Amino acid sequence: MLLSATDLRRTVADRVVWSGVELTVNPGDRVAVTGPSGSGKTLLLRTLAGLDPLETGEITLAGRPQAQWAMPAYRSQVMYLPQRPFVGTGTVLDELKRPFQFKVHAARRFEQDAAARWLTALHRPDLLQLNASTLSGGEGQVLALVRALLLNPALLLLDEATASLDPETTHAAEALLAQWLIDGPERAVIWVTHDPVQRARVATRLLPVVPG
Ligand SMILES: Nc1ncnc2c1ncn2[C@@H]1O[C@H](COP(=O)(O)OP(=O)(O)OP(=O)(O)O)[C@@H](O)[C@H]1O
Repeated sequence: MLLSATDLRRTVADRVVWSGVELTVNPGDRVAVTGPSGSGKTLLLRTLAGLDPLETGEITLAGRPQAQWAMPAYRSQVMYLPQRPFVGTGTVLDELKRPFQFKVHAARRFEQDAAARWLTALHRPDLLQLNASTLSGGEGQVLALVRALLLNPALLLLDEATASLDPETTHAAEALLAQWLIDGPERAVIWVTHDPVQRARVATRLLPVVPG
């Protein structure tokens, strides 16, 4: 088992957004979190990623409770991709390299060939030399996806991470992620998408978020 979550609850301003959430993620899993707007899908992904505190229950990664992990190391394994990612102000190449300067990624090595290959797979080999601060929303999502893949997490949490992409690039991103899972059978992906057709394409299992 890659990750397990038991009896999670989240409150916001004394309102219980969700409770009793249970989840098991095994290597190779492709899970889609479903629920209407405001039901707490983003809050759930943020909790799984260790970006928001655990109110109740337990999350374990590779058999170790979240509390026993150094959080930077945990978050490098369970990586959250928001809909509007931080892109930075350097060139796209600079921004793809930047996380490798952090101590938590010291054992990882920036692979420019992989970056170029994945940008080409996403139809944007030209992106490397552009300035990240001027990227469109979709281009920013391309940067964020490639940056995340380069860091090689075990579990990728995609929060509407293709919502700003055109249909062709969306399909290319789905294919890239499918191949990424094949290349690393120990990996898994959790998607939040409002598009039921995309959900059917990318997920093998649903996790409904039920309000309250
Ligand atoms: N920092 C915050 N402070 C107060 N309320 C918040 C905060 N973050 C989220 N909420 C509230 O928690 C609820 C769940 O938000 P969340 O963003 O997780 O929903 P969602 O299911 O991802 O929605 P959508 O599908 O629209 O993206 C919403 O009612 C939202 O207003």
